[in-house]
Amino acid sequence: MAPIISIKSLSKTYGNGFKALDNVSFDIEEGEILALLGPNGAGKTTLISIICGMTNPSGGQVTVSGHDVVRDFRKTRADIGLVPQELTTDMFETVFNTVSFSRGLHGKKPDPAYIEQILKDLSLYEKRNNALRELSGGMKRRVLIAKALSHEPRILFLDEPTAGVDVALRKDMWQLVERLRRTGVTIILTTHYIEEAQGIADRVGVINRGKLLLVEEKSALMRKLGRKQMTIELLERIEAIPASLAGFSLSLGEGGGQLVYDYELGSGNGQIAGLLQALNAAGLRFDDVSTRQTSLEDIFVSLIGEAA
Ligand SMILES: Nc1ncnc2c1ncn2[C@@H]1O[C@H](COP(=O)(O)OP(=O)(O)OP(=O)(O)O)[C@@H](O)[C@H]1O
Repeated sequence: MAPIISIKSLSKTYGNGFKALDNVSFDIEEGEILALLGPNGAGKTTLISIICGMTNPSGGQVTVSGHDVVRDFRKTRADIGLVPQELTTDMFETVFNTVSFSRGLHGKKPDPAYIEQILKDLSLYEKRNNALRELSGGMKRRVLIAKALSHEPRILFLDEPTAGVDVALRKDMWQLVERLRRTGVTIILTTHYIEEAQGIADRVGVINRGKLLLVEEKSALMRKLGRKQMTIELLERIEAIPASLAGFSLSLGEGGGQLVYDYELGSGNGQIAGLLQALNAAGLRFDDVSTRQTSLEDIFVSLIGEAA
């Protein structure tokens, strides 16, 4: 199937000469959830702005459903819902009218029943006749999402949707994303809460200093770069790792009170059983063993560190 979004050799140099994107290429498949990760200033918002037709690229091309985002702006924009980081709307307008108006802006016929359904989905229905200025910060965030969904887009961009919102709203947000995924909407999100991306994304893209470091299936990425670590609490401290254990990737921790064993995910029980036997044979006694798996966050931090 042709990708819903295709990004080819995309570059952006701002008027002041700053290169925010440098030769970025990748495709986004219909119906997937892609998490775009990157430190502050990496170029994520710039990339989203170009795809949404709000910023012109300096080089390269982006197509949405085969249409060029610059030449066929109206067509491509109609397919896209964008949830920006901040609300910039008339604060005296009501929730219902604001969301209905957004739908009209995209040239769609009014559909009050659809708008009511979105407001119900986002727990905003009770507030539909309130002016925006009467809403809490979290509710304003929900209005942003309702606006972005008002014209039934096939693609939804969520730029930092959960920054500064409470736990309940974050949960609601991810439930909504799940529901939208089931209806076939393609979702691209940026977030600094990497554990959330780990939970929800099908693929992960990492951007740093305008360059795409990788874009990969989350599970493949975890398999490839994810590692496990087993910590063995020794009953007696040791000064050095016995020579008989040289075949295992071990290091000493806690001043010789711990042995830390690094191993690859999926390397099986055989290795661990072997290590425990070797510990016995070496006369090392232990009273506890714990394991820890590298998270997407660990992988992200090491990728960004390497690229620095
Ligand atoms: N209009 C502009 N003119 C000049 N430089 C800009 C402009 N907009 C963004 N930049 C610069 O481009 C770089 C990328 O910014 P961008 O907003 O795309 O980053 P980001 O990855 O979305 O960051 P954050 O996570 O902080 O939102 C930054 O260094 C920023 O200062």
